[in-house]
Amino acid sequence: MRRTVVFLKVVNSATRFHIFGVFKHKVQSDAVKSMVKVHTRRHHTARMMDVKTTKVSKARYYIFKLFLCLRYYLDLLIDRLFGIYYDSKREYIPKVKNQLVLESATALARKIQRRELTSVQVVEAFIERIQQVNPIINAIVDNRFEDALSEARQIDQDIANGTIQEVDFQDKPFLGVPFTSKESTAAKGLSWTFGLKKRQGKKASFDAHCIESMKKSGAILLGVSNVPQLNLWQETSNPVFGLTRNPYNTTRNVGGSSGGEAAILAACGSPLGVGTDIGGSARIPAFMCGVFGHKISNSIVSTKGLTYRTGEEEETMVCVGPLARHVDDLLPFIKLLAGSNADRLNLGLQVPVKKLKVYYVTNPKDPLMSPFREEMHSVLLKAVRHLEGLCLEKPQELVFEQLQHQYKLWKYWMSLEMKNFRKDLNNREGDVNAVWEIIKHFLFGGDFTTATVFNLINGFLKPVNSVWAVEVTQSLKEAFLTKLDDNSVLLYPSAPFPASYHNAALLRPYNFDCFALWNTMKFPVTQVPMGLGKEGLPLGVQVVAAPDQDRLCLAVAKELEREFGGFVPPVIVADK
Ligand SMILES: CCCCCCCC/C=C\CCCCCCCC(N)=O
Repeated sequence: MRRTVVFLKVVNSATRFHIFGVFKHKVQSDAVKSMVKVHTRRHHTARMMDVKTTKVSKARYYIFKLFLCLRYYLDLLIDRLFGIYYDSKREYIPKVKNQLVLESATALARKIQRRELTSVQVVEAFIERIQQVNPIINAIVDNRFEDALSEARQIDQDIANGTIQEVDFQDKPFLGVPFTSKESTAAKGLSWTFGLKKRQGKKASFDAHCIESMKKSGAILLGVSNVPQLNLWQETSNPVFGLTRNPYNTTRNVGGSSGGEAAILAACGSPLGVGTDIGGSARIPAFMCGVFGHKISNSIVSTKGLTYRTGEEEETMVCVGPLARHVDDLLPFIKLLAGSNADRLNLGLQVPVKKLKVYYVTNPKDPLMSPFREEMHSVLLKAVRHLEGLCLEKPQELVFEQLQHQYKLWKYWMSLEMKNFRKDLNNREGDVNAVWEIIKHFLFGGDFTTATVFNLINGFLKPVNSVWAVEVTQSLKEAFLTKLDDNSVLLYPSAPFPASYHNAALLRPYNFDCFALWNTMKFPVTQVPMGLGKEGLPLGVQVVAAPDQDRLCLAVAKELEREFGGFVPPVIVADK
């Protein structure tokens, strides 16, 4: 048959590292060549590189196809069953009354500067919107509305009497504009529990570095938003504050861990959200709630005050992840958060999108993930086709064998970050007893969510071989970096399907793998909303660039926003 299927086995004798895969013949030869090249160049000790290609039987190929097909129908069945429970519980958020809350933060700042609006008017509009939607979506869990209003009054007064002048707006792009942040990020005087019962009632006594930067620039903090326990899940729910609901459909997941942020932005209760991202935490919720989310290049913004982090930790995958409804807000937002490190990002350089080289991956062929649904696949191709029409060079598809290991690679690097996990769950007052907590959870419930218990169970599963993980991470990074430079981007899928019903992620825990990969690689990424799918839920793609080339992600995000409409306010049917 023309589309010959081959079974590929690459054995690196030094590490006994085996990769198996099923490919179409055309793809296979390139994949083998690139892997062998990378490995022989990097690891001189691995002199014996044995590459075999063997024809697999048709039976093997069809068994693999059958497996994918069964998973596809299993996913549909899960959705059908969850739907029976949740569909009747759907609620609707009210219509936007004050159109001001739909504007970008940049536009609002400009209007405040030109005295077309006062900061008080803007802050009041967002407070009113939060009060309308929060009882339904449960996104904001603690607020400082009174303080926010008095800060706004002060700014208005300073503008009126000339204490704040035009020049001040140059360095302070969001002067007088409100923003929100995650509850797990320290904001002085506001709740700081990370969803842990043990910390219930605890308030932060200082501002995280990123909050300090925002406040210094004259942006006004309205409140903090809900997170999963210790930020470690792809849905936002915890026993302290409960479950956050998606404004597009309240029976659906908002993602995690910056789920409260994405939800309140999508519901138009805040123009800017300070998220964080260690495995997709800014981008998963941005995708599910149809807003922009950006994972900044690593070690640009201090991690001080993000959960227990002091900012002194060496080597971490955690990044601050700004969220916004309009791309134009992201660049000044990143610049502001980056502070003196902003120079590294060359954000001022113009990016002629036409001249960019575009790469794309249609399917990482990760066996742990659900099969991609048609609408997700076609939205990626729509973006590719659009750039094909615009750019001088034709976009090129990439196939890297190592992508099937997205989760394992992330799990390895994550295990280095989670060394204190049991202590962290106990507010760093000694370890929790993992076995007892797991038993207790399933017998009588307890202080932890099922997601947290899954993370505890995960700790007992076989660890990932470190030599293997370091080697494959390195080879994959190099493979990407042979393509990505200061003039190229990669379009990458976000997830197999849009936001699922609440709790369904427990049955499909690895569907966040396409986000986590970029934490492992430490590349910057923008999650771009691409309209609504057939169930009225946001679709999207990720735009990836080489380290410190964040501006390329933003330029392509801007182009996609222009062409496909970007953020679409939730379909408001409250008055139906
Ligand atoms: C029956 C128990 C099976 C346990 C399987 C557990 C699988 C856990 C997989 C992924 C867990 C973490 C997901 C975290 C997403 C976090 C996003 C972020 N904070 O950036």
